Amino acid sequence: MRSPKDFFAPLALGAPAPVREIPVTPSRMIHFFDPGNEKMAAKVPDIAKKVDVLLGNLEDAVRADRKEAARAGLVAIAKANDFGKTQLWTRVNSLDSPWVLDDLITLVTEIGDKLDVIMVPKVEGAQDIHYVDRLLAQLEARAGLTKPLLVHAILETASGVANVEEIAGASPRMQGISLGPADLAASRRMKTTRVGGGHPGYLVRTDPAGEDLTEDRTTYQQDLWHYTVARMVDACAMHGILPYYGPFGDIRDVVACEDQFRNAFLLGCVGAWSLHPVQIDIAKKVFSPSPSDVAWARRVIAEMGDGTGAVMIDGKMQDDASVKQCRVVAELADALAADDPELAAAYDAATKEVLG
Ligand SMILES: CC(C)(COP(=O)(O)OP(=O)(O)OC[C@H]1O[C@@H](n2cnc3c(N)ncnc32)[C@H](O)[C@@H]1OP(=O)(O)O)[C@@H](O)C(=O)NCCC(=O)NCCSC(=O)C[C@H](O)C(=O)O
Ligand SMILES: [Mg+2]
Repeated sequence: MRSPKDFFAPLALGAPAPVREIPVTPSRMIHFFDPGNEKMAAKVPDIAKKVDVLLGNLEDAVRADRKEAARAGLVAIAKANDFGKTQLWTRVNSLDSPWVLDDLITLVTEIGDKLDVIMVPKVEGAQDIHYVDRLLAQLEARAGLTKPLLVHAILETASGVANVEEIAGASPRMQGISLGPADLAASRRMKTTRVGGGHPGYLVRTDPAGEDLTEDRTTYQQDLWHYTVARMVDACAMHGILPYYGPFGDIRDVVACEDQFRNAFLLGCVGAWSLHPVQIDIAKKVFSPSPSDVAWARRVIAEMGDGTGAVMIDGKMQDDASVKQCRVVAELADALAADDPELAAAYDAATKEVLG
């Protein structure tokens, strides 16, 4: 563990100084594509216009015999395109795999100036981040990079969850953490075979009305991921980094996907992964606050003046704490609206209705 005094010192001579604040730019959807898949790669320039983050995936979902093609494809795509404000991320192979060293060496050397964030899968503890941190510093120094690459960890092992707080604070490069529900389920020996989402067997049942325990009783499906997402959000908030829900594998079930994304949004996540083009608009809708919520937040802020004391608005008590909640929503809305005239107009129209 680095001492607090040298936490922000570069880890190699000539490496760029680590950032002091994680840049908070929109990242409602991290769109996964396989850079070695020609059909998908051909769609990337168009998809880049619709997403906040494009992620060239080199790990799971890329066949072992296509790993080199995926890596080379990402280098070619990054060199041939300027994605403007859309961030370019990659997910490298896991640290125990035969591919990760070449992934990091090639990507940092060839396109380190084009990449924003490196997603590291199956992180077990701070030691994994420390390894990547030092290696990135050496590679950045050798490549003459002036902007440090950021690191994003996937929370998808039982030991990763147990160590999530130390992972979140392991390096100034830490940008955020995503839930990886499929690997996490396997690591924990959970008995769901779904990639994220709920399970009809995970439920609570209402009490019987009388003595008959066999009568029909209402059941409520519960969220398998609630504990992990909430714990991840706390770890991220504590260290000033960003939490994300990960994949929702049932591509056809756009309704349940929206529900899962919204649960994560309400608990504090800033985005989720889109695995297929159909999930891009779902993430955009869910992770942008609704115009009515934004209008309400702006109204509370306006009526609370200097933000202290207590007032009643439409029968609801507002005070110093609730104005802070409203600022979270209003500041997110302002940040998203700055780059999206349609969203800005929707927020302003709803605000005009309540504030006049
Ligand atoms: C899930 C898919 C395999 C589905 O692909 P496909 O069967 O081709 O779907 P469609 O026929 O509906 O596709 C229509 C067209 O759109 C293109 N396409 C599909 N997906 C993408 C994409 N992500 N980006 C760009 N373009 C896409 C198809 O090529 C079709 O094109 P055309 O024929 O020209 O019309 C596929 O969507 C896919 O592979 N998605 C990514 C999967 C992935 O990245 N998985 C890894 C992340 S999840 C994970 O790793 C688990 C996690 O770590 C954990 O542990 O929880
Ligand atoms: Mg995984």
